[in-house]
Amino acid sequence: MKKHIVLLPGDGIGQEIIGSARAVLEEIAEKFGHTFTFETHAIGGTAVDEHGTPLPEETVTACKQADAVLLGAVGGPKWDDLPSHLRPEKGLLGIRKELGLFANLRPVKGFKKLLGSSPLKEELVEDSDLLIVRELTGGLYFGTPSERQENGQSVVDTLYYERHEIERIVDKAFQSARLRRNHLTSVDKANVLESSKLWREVVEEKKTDYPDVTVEHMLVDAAAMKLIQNPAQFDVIVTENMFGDILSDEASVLTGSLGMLPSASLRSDGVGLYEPVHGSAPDIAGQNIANPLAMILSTALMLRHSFGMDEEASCIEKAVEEVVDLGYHTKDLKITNGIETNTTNMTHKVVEYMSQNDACSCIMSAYA
Ligand SMILES: NC(=O)C1=CN([C@@H]2O[C@H](COP(=O)(O)OP(=O)(O)OC[C@H]3O[C@@H](n4cnc5c(N)ncnc54)[C@H](O)[C@@H]3O)[C@@H](O)[C@H]2O)C=CC1
Ligand SMILES: CC(C)CC(=O)C(=O)O
Ligand SMILES: [Mg+2]
Repeated sequence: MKKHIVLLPGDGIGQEIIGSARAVLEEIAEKFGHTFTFETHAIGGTAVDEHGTPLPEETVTACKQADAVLLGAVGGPKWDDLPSHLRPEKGLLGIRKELGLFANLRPVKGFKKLLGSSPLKEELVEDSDLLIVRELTGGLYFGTPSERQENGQSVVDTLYYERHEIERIVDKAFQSARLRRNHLTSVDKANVLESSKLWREVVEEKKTDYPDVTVEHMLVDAAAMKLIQNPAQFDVIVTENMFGDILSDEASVLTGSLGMLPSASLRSDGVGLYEPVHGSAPDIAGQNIANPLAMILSTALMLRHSFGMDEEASCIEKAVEEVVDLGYHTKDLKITNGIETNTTNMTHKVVEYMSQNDACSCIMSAYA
C-alpha cells in the first residue's frame, strides 16, 4: 500500500519523538512491502517563530491532503506570554477543528513489567484496561466568548454543545464499547451544568440503540476518585472535551507514565490525526530522555484506524511490549533490575524487535 503521512513535530519533546514514529514506520514499510512518504510541517510555537502563526495555511492544506497525520506536541514557556491567538495550543485546537476530529480515543492499558512504576498498588492497577472517548472539537476549549472583560477584572469562557455534537461522540463511544467489554460509563456534571444535562439525556436516548451495552452515569468528581480507587470497573468512558483531557492525564498514572499513552483523533471519515496524550514536556526537552512509546503506540493506532493495517499495528505493539518485558525503559519509568536508556536507544530497541519479531515474520510470509 502507498500512503502519504504528514508529520507535525511541534515543540519541545515533540521534535524528538516524531523521529521515533518515522523510524518504526520505515521498518513497517520495509517489512510489509508498503510505501510511506513523509512531509513535515510546522505547528505550535515553532510555527509562530517561522511563520508568525501557530497554524500556517500550508500546514492545514497538507494535512487535508494527507492519508494521515502524526503530531508530536506543542507549547512551551518561550511562547507563554504571547496573546492568546498566537499561543501554540491554538495551533493544535485549530488543526483538530479544521480536520473535524471530534472523537479522541485514548486507550489506557498498562504493561505488567511496569506495574511498579505506578505509585498505586499493583493489585489495583494490574487489571486496568480502559478507553477514554473524549469529545475533541466542542466544549470549553472552543466556546465563544472566551475573553477577559473590559475592566480586566472579570473573565468568561463558554461551554457550548449542540445536540448533534453530543450524539456523534456518544455513538462512537457505544461502538467502541461493542468492540471491547460492552460497558459504557458516561461522565458529566449533570448535578450542576446544563450542558451535562443534555449530555445525559442524549446518552439515555442512544442506549436503546445499543441494548447489548450496559450504561452507567457518573459525576466527574466521583469518576476522578474511582479511576484511582478501582480502575478495573471502567471499560469505555465517554465525556466532554475538558473532563476527558483531565481524566486521561490522571489515568496515565495507572500505566506508570504520561509517556505511555497514545491517542487517535478521528472523524467519521477522512483524515485522522495521531498524537501522544502528553504535552511538549519543556522540563525534559532537548535532553534525549523523553519516553517515545506514547508516540510509537500512536503510529500503531494510525496503521489500524486510518490504513486498516491490523497486523502491522500489532507488530509495533508487540515489539513495544517485548522491549519493556526485557526491562528497557526511559527515565520516567521504573523497572526492578531494568535497563534505563534514552529516547534514541529505546526507539532503536523497538525497531530491532520489530525486525526480529516472529509474529511480524509470520505475517510477512502470509503476504509473500
Ligand atoms: N497535545 C499537546 O500538544 C499538549 C500540549 N501541552 C503543552 O505542553 C506544555 C507543557 O505542559 P505540561 O503541563 O508540562 O504537560 P506535559 O504533558 O508536557 O508534561 C507533564 C509532565 O509529564 C512529563 N512527560 C510528559 N511526556 C513525557 C514523555 N514522553 N516522557 C517522559 N516524561 C514525560 C513531563 O516531563 C512533565 O513532568 C504546555 O505548553 C502545554 O500547554 C500540554 C498537553 C498536551
Ligand atoms: C491544547 C490542549 C487542549 C492539549 C491537551 O492538553 C490535550 O489535548 O490533551
Ligand atoms: Mg491534555
